[in-house]
Amino acid sequence: MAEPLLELKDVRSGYSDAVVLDNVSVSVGAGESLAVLGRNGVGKSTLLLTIIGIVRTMRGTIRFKGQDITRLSPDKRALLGIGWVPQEREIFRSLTVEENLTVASRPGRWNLDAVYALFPRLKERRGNMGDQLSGGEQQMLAIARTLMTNPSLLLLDEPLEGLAPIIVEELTAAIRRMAEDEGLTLILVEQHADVALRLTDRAIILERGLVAHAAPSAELLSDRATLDRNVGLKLESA
Ligand SMILES: Nc1ncnc2c1ncn2[C@@H]1O[C@H](COP(=O)(O)OP(=O)(O)OP(=O)(O)O)[C@@H](O)[C@H]1O
Repeated sequence: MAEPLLELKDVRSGYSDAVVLDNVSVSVGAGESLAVLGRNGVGKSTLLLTIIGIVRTMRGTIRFKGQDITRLSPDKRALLGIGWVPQEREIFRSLTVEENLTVASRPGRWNLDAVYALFPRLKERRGNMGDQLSGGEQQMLAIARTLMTNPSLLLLDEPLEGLAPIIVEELTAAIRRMAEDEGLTLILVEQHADVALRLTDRAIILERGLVAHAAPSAELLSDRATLDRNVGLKLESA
């Protein structure tokens, strides 16, 4: 079997002396999408921060494209093809939309035309400054800017959080196009379990720093007992 694109083996990570994740083993194959679910504060963002290298791995290994990246800096991991869209979005507020998109772009499938086709709203706002955008537009810009670096793996941290329903729909459609039509490999951290499970191939549920459950997303979507046990997962009515 081909080696997965990303593989975490028995990873322990956290902040200073506080261990947040322990014994976490996860792999993601090229073209796969993985949802990371779990209650508030369980370590979902920490998992993404560990993969991009901002949070230190204390034990275990992380391999990406066959290479051990456990000790590589976040910059080096980004250059290897890991794209991270932080929960805080962190767009450049004093640059225009188009400047935000081109400032760190790298050649590949995702160029201005391609991201504007995915997010037509950004094309309309191409001359607007970052601080003139709504929260939803900022989220689109944060995703589009990372796509412009042409990553092999995209890490999305709660991209739908706090957004109006109409924007959630637009973003959900865009994420679906990235995953299903473009075959982009992605890891989606999301509080809205139903939405995340409909967008992805596989899912893990984190609990007390461990992977408590792993299943195909379609299977977990109909497994209300397991989802209900994870109190705090946001569920629409079944
Ligand atoms: N910079 C930090 N320093 C110390 N502890 C932190 C830091 N960031 C997060 N933590 C702690 O790590 C644990 C996991 O946090 P994390 O943000 O990864 O959880 P989460 O599952 O993403 O939660 P949420 O859904 O609320 O974003 C929490 O107990 C949190 O308080």
